Amino acid sequence: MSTTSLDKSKIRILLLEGVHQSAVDNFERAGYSNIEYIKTALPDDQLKEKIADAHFVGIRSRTQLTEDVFAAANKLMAVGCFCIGTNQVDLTAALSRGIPVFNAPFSNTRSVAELVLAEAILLLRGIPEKNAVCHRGGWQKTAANSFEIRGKTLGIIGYGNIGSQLSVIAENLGMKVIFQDTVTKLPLGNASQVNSLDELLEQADIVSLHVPETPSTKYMFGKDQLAKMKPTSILINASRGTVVDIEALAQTLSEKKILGAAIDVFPVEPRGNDEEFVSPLREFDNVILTPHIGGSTLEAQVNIGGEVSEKFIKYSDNGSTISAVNFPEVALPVHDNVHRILHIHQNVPGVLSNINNLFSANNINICGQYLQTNNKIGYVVIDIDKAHSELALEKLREVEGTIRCRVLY
Ligand SMILES: NC(=O)c1ccc[n+]([C@@H]2O[C@H](COP(=O)([O-])OP(=O)(O)OC[C@H]3O[C@@H](n4cnc5c(N)ncnc54)[C@H](O)[C@@H]3O)[C@@H](O)[C@H]2O)c1
Ligand SMILES: O=C(O)[C@H](O)COP(=O)(O)O
Repeated sequence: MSTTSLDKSKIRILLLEGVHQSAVDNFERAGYSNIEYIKTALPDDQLKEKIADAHFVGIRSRTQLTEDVFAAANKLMAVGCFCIGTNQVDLTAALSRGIPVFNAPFSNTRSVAELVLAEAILLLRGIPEKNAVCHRGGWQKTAANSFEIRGKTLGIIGYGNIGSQLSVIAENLGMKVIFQDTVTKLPLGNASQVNSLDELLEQADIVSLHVPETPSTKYMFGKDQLAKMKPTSILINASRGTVVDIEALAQTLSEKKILGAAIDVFPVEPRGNDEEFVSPLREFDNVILTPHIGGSTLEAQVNIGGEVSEKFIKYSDNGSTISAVNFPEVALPVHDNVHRILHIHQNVPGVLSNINNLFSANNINICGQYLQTNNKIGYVVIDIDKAHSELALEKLREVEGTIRCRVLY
């Protein structure tokens, strides 16, 4: 194995929440052996203790990486969300410390779309209640409130990667698709965008939420929206637990104002499989409750493990930040025969000219330079002759505005 700037066995990788083994395999193949693998999320105090000497942390949707946690993460170089959502990470806190955050924006979208369709079919047939009745020894053979999904209207809220994929599959099953999104989106197939949420709720037989957790989506679906749904309609939420007001949904269900619901995500979720799941929805047979498994298929998890570990390996070995969600994106060529310096700095006037002046004053020739900035930070990557990297690193660390700086070879 070739010599590298930081011995790979010293790069500590902390993987939480049982990310797929494909990630571990990938890291090991790339020469990273210092891996701690934990199956659950950790309580805050243990998380801070573990993250204190980690260079990379891999999480899923349950682990909250707050400002406080980042403050304890002295050595952290990058974060990998082995999922789509990144709302559990304080992206600004990460950015201000020069820490890129990666995720897997596509790998589990199909799994979510399939689950939602399956739930729609089961709920429109009243299967969850009929199943519960049979399990208790009853027999409820009736066609009352039992419908085909063919010809029904699916109302999708949030027409992104999941919403649009769901739209295509639903049309193939003979459904009519309408959607609402804050952004004007190109409808796929025969789907059409409506102008408001109210318009969607008036028409939809199935309402399915596919928005990210943001300030604008927090509790966006409450008493008022539930009241506007058709009495024969159902609600599906496989987005984030804070999007739907669960108490209001429980009230609506107890008043039998909608036919049923399928909920995969909750405002508070157990940390692991040993903790009790507590929810006012447990009492309703016409609600499908699933333990946040929308993206939990083997196919999706294998792909996510590979995708996110690959992004970290590229960043660690080569400096590339392509597809980081909070960080200037730089795609870099291989750096054979040169040493590569990564310099992350506050985006204030003068940093770049200070860097270039410094190189010129010290007679250090630049073989390649790549720069990308956002409104907060700048990321400059400089390839230089091997003989000069130690001096360059020392000088660059003194440049005002430097957040972090390291060399790769
Ligand atoms: N249950 C699970 O296991 C699971 C799996 C994957 C993703 N998710 C969740 O699903 C979310 C959506 O995933 P995606 O890949 O489709 O994301 P995406 O970013 O591709 O799409 C989100 C869409 O929502 C729209 N949007 C944002 N705010 C809105 C608002 N207030 N009203 C209407 N539309 C709004 C956006 O414009 C975008 O089109 C993720 O952020 C994640 O939280 C859950
Ligand atoms: O954001 C996501 O991709 C989903 O919520 C899945 O999260 P998970 O990895 O915790 O199952």
